[in-house]
Amino acid sequence: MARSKFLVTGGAGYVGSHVVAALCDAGHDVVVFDNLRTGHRESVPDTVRFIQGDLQDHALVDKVLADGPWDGVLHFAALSLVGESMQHPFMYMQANAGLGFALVESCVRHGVKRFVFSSTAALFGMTEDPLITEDTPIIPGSPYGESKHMVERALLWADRIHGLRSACLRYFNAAGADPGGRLGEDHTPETHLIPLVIDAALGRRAELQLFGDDYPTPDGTCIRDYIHVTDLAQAHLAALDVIRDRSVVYNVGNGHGHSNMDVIRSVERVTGKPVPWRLAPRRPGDPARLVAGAGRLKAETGWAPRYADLDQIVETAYRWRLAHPQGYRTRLPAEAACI
Ligand SMILES: O=c1ccn([C@@H]2O[C@H](COP(=O)(O)OP(=O)(O)O[C@H]3O[C@H](CO)[C@H](O)[C@H](O)[C@H]3O)[C@@H](O)[C@H]2O)c(=O)[nH]1
Repeated sequence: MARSKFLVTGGAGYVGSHVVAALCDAGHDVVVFDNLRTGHRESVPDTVRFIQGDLQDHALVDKVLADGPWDGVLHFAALSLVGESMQHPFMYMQANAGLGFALVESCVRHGVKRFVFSSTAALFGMTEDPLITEDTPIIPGSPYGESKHMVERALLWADRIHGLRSACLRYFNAAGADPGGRLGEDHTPETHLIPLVIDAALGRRAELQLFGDDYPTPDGTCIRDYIHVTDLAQAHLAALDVIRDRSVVYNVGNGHGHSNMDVIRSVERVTGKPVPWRLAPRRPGDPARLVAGAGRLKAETGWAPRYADLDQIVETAYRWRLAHPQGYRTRLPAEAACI
């Protein structure tokens, strides 16, 4: 890909920051737009222009998009917790769908040609399909999944009517950390399984609460498809190439399911420490099994995961948490350069 200029919303977040690193590593110019509500200024390299802003500030979004031309916009800024969306459905509709529509519309107005959207496996909710492909019926099991699906639909019409090409990448479970140690996963509060299990192994929390053991799976715990965040980032670069002339929708995962108990055992292997855990009630909105059929992404773009093994994924997450006991706060915060 020739040197290009990309705007990344939510580029200081977990997935967004790994994509920013991949774009920079590939030699592109990147501008990050992030409100820092959940993102970390420290995760954005100093060489990248950083704009602290909120998508609710439509005038600022317009001003930034007017400062093009942009070779593409990658949109990560969103609320992303299934459980929280079950408590605050309209907050999710507004933040993800409402502000997503406004951003897409603004991109159309400013002549943006390519748009990559951070979508989710939560579109699928409960399904009988052992591997979830792009043809699996969409039945969101939560307002979070619904809000992401609404933006996918808006993008379809933005292409048909205005020619905005897009890639909707439906992530399965992003996990792990930059193998070079530059970036990692730092949420407050942390709700994701792998960092929580690692913290339980390290004694940084008393125990892991295991949400349910009566799901219709071989060991009764939920099954997920963990995809290394660096592999996920590379999928964005691959998708950007393909959407020069058409829009695409891809499921992004490894195609292997691991139960919550498998994750506990993997962390025990990698850390060499026992994981204290206690059974807790099911978490509302959790589907029993989500495993990707990512054949279309592989066939159409040549993308292939490099860190597909669960222990490898856990190991990169473990190394980052060992080196950053307080997450990004472990390092000195950098000064934010706002416009
Ligand atoms: O303390 C915990 C935390 C999680 N879990 C379980 O671990 C599994 C994975 O949970 P995560 O919260 O790590 O991930 P989710 O599958 O809920 O969600 C992830 O995948 C979703 C798509 O399904 C969305 O994209 C979402 O943003 C992303 O975090 C689930 O069965 C969950 O119940 C526990 O047992 N205990």
